[in-house]
Amino acid sequence: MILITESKSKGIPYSERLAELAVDALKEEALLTPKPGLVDQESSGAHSDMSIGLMLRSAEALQSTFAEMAEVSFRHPAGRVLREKLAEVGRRGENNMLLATGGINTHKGAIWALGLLIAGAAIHGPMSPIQIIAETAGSIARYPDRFGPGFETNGAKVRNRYGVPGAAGEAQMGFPHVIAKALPVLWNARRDGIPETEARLDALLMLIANLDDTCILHRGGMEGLLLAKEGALNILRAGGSSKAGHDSMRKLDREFVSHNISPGGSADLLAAALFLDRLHVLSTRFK
Ligand SMILES: CC(C)(COP(=O)(O)OP(=O)(O)OC[C@H]1O[C@@H](n2cnc3c(N)ncnc32)[C@H](O[C@H]2O[C@H](COP(=O)(O)OP(=O)(O)OP(=O)(O)O)[C@@H](O)[C@H]2O)[C@@H]1O)[C@@H](O)C(=O)NCCC(=O)NCCS
Ligand SMILES: Nc1ncnc2[nH]cnc12
Repeated sequence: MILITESKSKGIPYSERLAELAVDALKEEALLTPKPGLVDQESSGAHSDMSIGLMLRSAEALQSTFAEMAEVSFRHPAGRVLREKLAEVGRRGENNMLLATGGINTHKGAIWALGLLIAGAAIHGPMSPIQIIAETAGSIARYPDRFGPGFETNGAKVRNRYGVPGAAGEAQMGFPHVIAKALPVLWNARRDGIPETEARLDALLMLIANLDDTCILHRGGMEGLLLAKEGALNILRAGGSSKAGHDSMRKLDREFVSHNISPGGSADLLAAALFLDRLHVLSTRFK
């Protein structure tokens, strides 16, 4: 068992620590306000069946799933067996989520992305560069899942219709939107003295402006996706959420809600970016 030395968590198994960081990332994403089309502390965005309380409960229900994902990754190399073991734990995690939320899909994409990144982090151990973690996560995602769902998911429907990579493709490519879009915006904003909330909102806008989010495509088609990308890009071009202000974010939220747009995939990838950011900060602090 690997133990980490950070004082707050002295003696906590690394699997539990990784799970805690992933749950924290999910909670921080949910609490970040104001987000367009998504559940936050002010509204439920384009989701009539969700609330901030539900999102936080869903995140907490995933602690044991994430810890188990890390545990199996200590025991298996990045390969087909691990891919299938993670999928098995992931499906049980999806059931835990649905039990905690009364059947509402709050975090399916996040279980997928964070699960793979936890696996990469567990395999490489503390202090590993996050780029290597994301690459290993991608290599695991590229193994086929023999026991995949026997039905056509929302993501599969729009992937087939629009030819976009979706959540699976994003992972298989090593999370390019997290590594090359969200994290650089987050880090540059911090370097420029932009407050943390706005730095994170800008990272989210960067994701929305670039990602082919199957959650948006399934709800609003290509028209909805283009509208979402343009809206996010306009705020970034105006200097980001700190310059354009929270009212411009709230205006975008109203526009998203009126078109039933929810950037759920971008929200998941923001949580993935926050998770990797924490690992990065911890690894540089102890070097
Ligand atoms: C491989 C899987 C990810 C399955 O993916 P698939 O492509 O088949 O699609 P979905 O089942 O639809 O789920 C994918 C979710 O991923 C998020 N997402 C969307 N686009 C992207 C993207 N480009 N990059 C990354 N992530 C993306 C998104 O999740 C968020 O939205 C969810 C709500 O979406 P939806 O269900 O469409 O909800 P509504 O619009 O509200 O639907 P209705 O109410 O109208 O029905 C929310 O949960 C966010 O998380 C996509 O939804 C993978 O899940 C899989 O194979 N799992 C099986 C087990 C496994 O391997 N587990 C993990 C092991 S590590
Ligand atoms: N904050 C959020 N609102 C709606 N769907 C989400 N999926 C992941 N995070 C979300």
